[in-house]
Amino acid sequence: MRIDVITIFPEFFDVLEVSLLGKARGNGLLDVRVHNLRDFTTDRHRTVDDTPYGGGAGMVMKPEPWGLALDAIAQEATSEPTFVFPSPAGERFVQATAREWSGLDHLVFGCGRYEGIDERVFTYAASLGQVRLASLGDYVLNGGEVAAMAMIEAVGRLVPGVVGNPESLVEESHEDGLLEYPSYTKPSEWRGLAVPDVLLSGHHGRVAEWRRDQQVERTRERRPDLLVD
Ligand SMILES: OB(O)c1ccc2cc[nH]c2c1
Repeated sequence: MRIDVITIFPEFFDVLEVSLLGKARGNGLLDVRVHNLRDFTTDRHRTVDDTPYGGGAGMVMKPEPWGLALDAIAQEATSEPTFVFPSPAGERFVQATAREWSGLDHLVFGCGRYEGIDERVFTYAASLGQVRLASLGDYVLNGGEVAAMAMIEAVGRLVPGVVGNPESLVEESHEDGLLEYPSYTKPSEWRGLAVPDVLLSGHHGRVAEWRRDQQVERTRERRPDLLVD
């Protein structure tokens, strides 16, 4: 999978050089390229924003640099990209979204700042590929970078080969519509707190039943919204 990121803070994504995603980049499973939007400006001040038409507080990101950046990526793309713009006005990004996107060949994340990106950029991007505006949740960040990083990690880890043991991706929160069961490791007692006996029983059927019950109980308690049809 190829992932491009367009941002005015390219250094923000240096962290993608380390850990699991860094290893996946090293072995060619992920091809991550970060682009500085200011490199697509044409003025000496490398301006990316301007005042909003219709008035209002703050600044809006100019369409011109975005158009040149999207063109540069689209021109060298080997398959139709999906353009993802993190946005508080976007669809909810959930595990199913991550699973869907992990099957794509080319994702391009466009990270907005200020009050957002000129709307015409999304229209233009739709002439180059699929466009998705996506939000992590019902809160507002200062820009798209944090959301893009989270989405890149959630998607990248599902790309076959990135996570060593694919089994570990199965029993995770949200994979089966429920929150994951509690996990324990040695010692069996720690500061007066014991591991549930069933987990020490060696009875795999009972362990599986207990874990499922825990998933349903936790989901009912913490995320009842996941239980409605
Ligand atoms: O909360 B967010 O996901 C988000 C995304 C993009 C921009 C651009 C300016 N504020 C933003 C917030």
